[in-house]
Amino acid sequence: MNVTKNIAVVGASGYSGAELASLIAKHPNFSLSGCYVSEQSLDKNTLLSQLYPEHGNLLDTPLLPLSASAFADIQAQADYVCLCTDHKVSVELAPKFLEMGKKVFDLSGGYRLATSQDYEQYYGFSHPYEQWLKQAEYGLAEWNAQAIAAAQLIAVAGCYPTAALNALKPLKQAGLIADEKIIINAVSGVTGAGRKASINTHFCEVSLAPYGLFNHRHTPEIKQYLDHEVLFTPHLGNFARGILETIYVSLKPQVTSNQIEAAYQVLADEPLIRLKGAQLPSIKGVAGLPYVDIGWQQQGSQLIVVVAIDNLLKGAAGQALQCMNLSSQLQPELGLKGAW
Ligand SMILES: NC(=O)C1=CN([C@@H]2O[C@H](COP(=O)(O)OP(=O)(O)OC[C@H]3O[C@@H](n4cnc5c(N)ncnc54)[C@H](OP(=O)(O)O)[C@@H]3O)[C@@H](O)[C@H]2O)C=CC1
Ligand SMILES: CC(=O)N[C@@H](CCC(=O)OP(=O)(O)O)C(=O)O
Repeated sequence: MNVTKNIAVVGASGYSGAELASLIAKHPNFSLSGCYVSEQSLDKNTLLSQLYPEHGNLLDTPLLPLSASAFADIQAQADYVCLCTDHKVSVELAPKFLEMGKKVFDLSGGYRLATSQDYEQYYGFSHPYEQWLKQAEYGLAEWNAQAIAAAQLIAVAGCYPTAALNALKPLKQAGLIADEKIIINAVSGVTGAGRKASINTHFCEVSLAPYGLFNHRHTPEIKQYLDHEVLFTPHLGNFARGILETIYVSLKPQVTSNQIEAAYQVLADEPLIRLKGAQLPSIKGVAGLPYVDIGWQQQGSQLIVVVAIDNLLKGAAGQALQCMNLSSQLQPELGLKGAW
């Protein structure tokens, strides 16, 4: 199909924004209408290729300040707007582009949870745009493709939830999980914390440590889209990119290995999911790649599932591109699989 979509990337100097800009620049049906940063940005008017020379000339495009004239340009030129910005910034920007009639793909958590109350509890602010919150569709590509294709606002799934939900939804859907809380221990590389300097995420300071015990904002996101209680503990590890989650699931009595294998078949034909069975995934197996790798081993009623993704690809830009493909009636993996 001969589709061409022009796409504005806001927050293009950040880790997920630059990754997304490079995917769009390489995509056969998409092109970059403009790359934007804040009006005060130290990087404004710099070429994106100067910040990310690894992409070579592909990103020889200036980082434009998001000024009034930039809004006018986006209104005139863009079909889709991708927000690769902090959730507070996205919450305010999304309605502006939605009111222009644009499709908005928000990579932040600003529109993922169901109610304003959830935002008060986990994000520390009351959500000002409940009407858009209600209309947002969750951008977990393998599980919500039809709704994503039809939606104007897509809340691209969070990085840790993307891994956890792909690992757990097959088991939940097959009715194999006992009532106990599922325990999710996750480790992320440092790019997960974004490009902005901070002592806690300074590469030389990071070793391996947990954070966000009991109250990380991905706890309600996983719970909401899995419909099961979880105890989620993220850790920051001393590597650049990738997420690995080790997930402890109590199974209902008498669940067999064949039932588990059969439950995962729901994902068997998905081009960006790799089912590994007893062979356990690793960061090395997914870093820089668009896949979700899922492996598992069982002992009686205890199942341990291990899942790995690249946080910037399947956990952010890759999945955003998948959602844009779905919106454009293109193959969901176009521009992702075989790009490496
Ligand atoms: N990193 C990851 O692995 C993942 C990130 N996400 C989410 O994606 C979003 C972006 O994350 P990440 O790429 O890590 O973030 P970064 O901190 O690396 O980048 C943020 C970008 O937003 C720009 N920006 C900040 N304020 C504004 C503004 N008011 N208007 C326009 N642009 C602005 C920044 O540029 P400047 O400040 O110079 O203007 C920068 O380009 C976040 O919501 C994050 O939670 C989701 C999944 C995974
Ligand atoms: C290592 C690290 O700090 N990770 C980030 C999560 C990544 C992210 O950007 O979160 P969203 O997917 O919700 O946007 C954090 O824990 O806040």
